[in-house]
Amino acid sequence: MDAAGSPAKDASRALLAGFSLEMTGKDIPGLDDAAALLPPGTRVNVTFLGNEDLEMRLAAARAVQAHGLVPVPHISARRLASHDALEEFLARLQEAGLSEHVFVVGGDPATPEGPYASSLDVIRTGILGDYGVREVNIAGYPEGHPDIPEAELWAALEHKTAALAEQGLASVIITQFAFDLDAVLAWIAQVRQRGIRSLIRVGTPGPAGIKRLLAFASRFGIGANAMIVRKYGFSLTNLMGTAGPEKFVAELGRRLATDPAAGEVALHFYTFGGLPATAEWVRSHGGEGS
Ligand SMILES: NC(=O)C1=CN([C@@H]2O[C@H](COP(=O)(O)OP(=O)(O)OC[C@H]3O[C@@H](n4cnc5c(N)ncnc54)[C@H](O)[C@@H]3O)[C@@H](O)[C@H]2O)C=CC1
Ligand SMILES: Nc1nc(=O)c2c([nH]1)NC[C@@H]1CN(c3ccc(C(=O)N[C@@H](CCC(=O)O)C(=O)O)cc3)CN21
Repeated sequence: MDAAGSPAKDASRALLAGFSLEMTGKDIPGLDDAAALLPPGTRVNVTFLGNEDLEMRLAAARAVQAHGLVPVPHISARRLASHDALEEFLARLQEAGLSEHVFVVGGDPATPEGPYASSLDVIRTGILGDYGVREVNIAGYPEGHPDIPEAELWAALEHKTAALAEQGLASVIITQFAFDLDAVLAWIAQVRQRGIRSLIRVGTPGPAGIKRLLAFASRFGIGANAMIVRKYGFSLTNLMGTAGPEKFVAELGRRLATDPAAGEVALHFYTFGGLPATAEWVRSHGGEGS
């Protein structure tokens, strides 16, 4: 590990300022345990999984707010059964003061459950601002997506950022997690070349069991070959171990420090190993929250 005050540690520290992280609707106990470790105002995304319902999602967002943190509720376009379901969720968020920031994503179902096939469809309803939304977070894919062609992903990113700007809404890009830093940096460069200047939050797994990380990587179509994961800091022959993002974050910080064209970049932690473990990891590596 790098000594305190070393260039690597300083680069991690700079990158960790303004980090955000993610919880599932079920993870209120984990949030309660982690909250004291998180800087006030830290953004906490609340997932929109198929095995959660409206009340669970709202309860989690309220719990985030009650801890002095900022909820970023997810809205999954393909999981919305109707236009009413979208309006009901937004209205419930707004009445509880939880609607300022949202993450709008397409959703994993191969067939939409209602009228929205993509996050752009939800954005194009034009109603987000009516419910107090000020900032819309959208997804980015440094390694592509297993079911969506590359050109379609780029077109979607451009159309979404343009539509949000037209509506006077801020946009932030949160990337799918990745172990391959070169892919992440090359993708950031492409985003900027396309003239998109939004803050990019690089999706980063919190410390977690290697088996668990690999299972999630395989489920979401994320590259994890032997060379990439060795560089990241774990070995495929020791699946019982735990892997943290220390090398990934330090190296990303170092490379961004000499790359002004990358623009504004922060980190977003996927807490596969639990919210408290991620909060402790960030704290011990110098994070200051968003
Ligand atoms: N990055 C993340 O943290 C998360 C990603 N996802 C998944 O990533 C995928 C894309 O979401 P966005 O980036 O918001 O794309 P998007 O909603 O902007 O859509 C981009 C293009 O891909 C198509 N598309 C969307 N979802 C699809 C799917 N499941 N299968 C096939 N085509 C699809 C759309 O029709 C559109 O043409 C979805 O499957 C989404 O559920 C889901 C939850 C979290
Ligand atoms: N394409 C795609 N779909 C997603 O749903 C998704 C991504 N990508 N990228 C990463 C984030 C993180 N995601 C998740 C999803 C589930 C849990 C989770 O803890 N789920 C279970 C436990 C299941 C298990 O242990 O395998 C749960 O209790 O719901 C965590 C993060 C969802 N996300």
